[in-house]
Amino acid sequence: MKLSVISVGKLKEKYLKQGIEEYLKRLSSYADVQMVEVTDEKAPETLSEADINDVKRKEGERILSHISRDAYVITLEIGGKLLTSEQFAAKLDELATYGKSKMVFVIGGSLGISQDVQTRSDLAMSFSRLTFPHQMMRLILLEQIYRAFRIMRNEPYHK
Ligand SMILES: C[S@@+](CC[C@H](N)C(=O)[O-])C[C@H]1O[C@@H](n2cnc3c(N)ncnc32)[C@H](O)[C@@H]1O
Repeated sequence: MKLSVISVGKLKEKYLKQGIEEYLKRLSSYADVQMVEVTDEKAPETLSEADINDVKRKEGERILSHISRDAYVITLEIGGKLLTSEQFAAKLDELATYGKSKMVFVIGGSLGISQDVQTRSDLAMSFSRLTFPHQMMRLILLEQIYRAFRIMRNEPYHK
């Protein structure tokens, strides 16, 4: 299975880098996982609604340039669909079974995901109604993908 995780901005925190490396290592036995970073736009504290949409649109164009036509796109959105880890594992299994071997996960920038990216999304998935930092979401997502593979293979890990 070919998975890519598209996120916005360069990962800065060392503790997140280490966690991500660990889960990429664990995932390497199950899937080919590619991490893609697109350049972020400057987002000062005081932005108008129009400025916010402009930032998201520009970041969104960069995200879309990395998504092929045949990819199944899962956007991470706070207001998206809430799944259990078992349901998420079943979803990945179903996609693999029906030949959707190219999956793209999209994590928005600090202001979120553009309308155009939302339109391209096949599934908007929420990890709860809480807001997590976009850089931390990379680690949380990789851990859940790893958990999903362990569940799919009936291997110990998930409790
Ligand atoms: C800081 S959040 C953006 C907050 C922005 N106000 C919004 O509503 O999207 C950055 C990104 O992290 C991801 N994210 C944060 N919390 C999430 C959650 N609970 N579920 C799914 N994705 C989340 C989303 O991809 C989001 O675009």
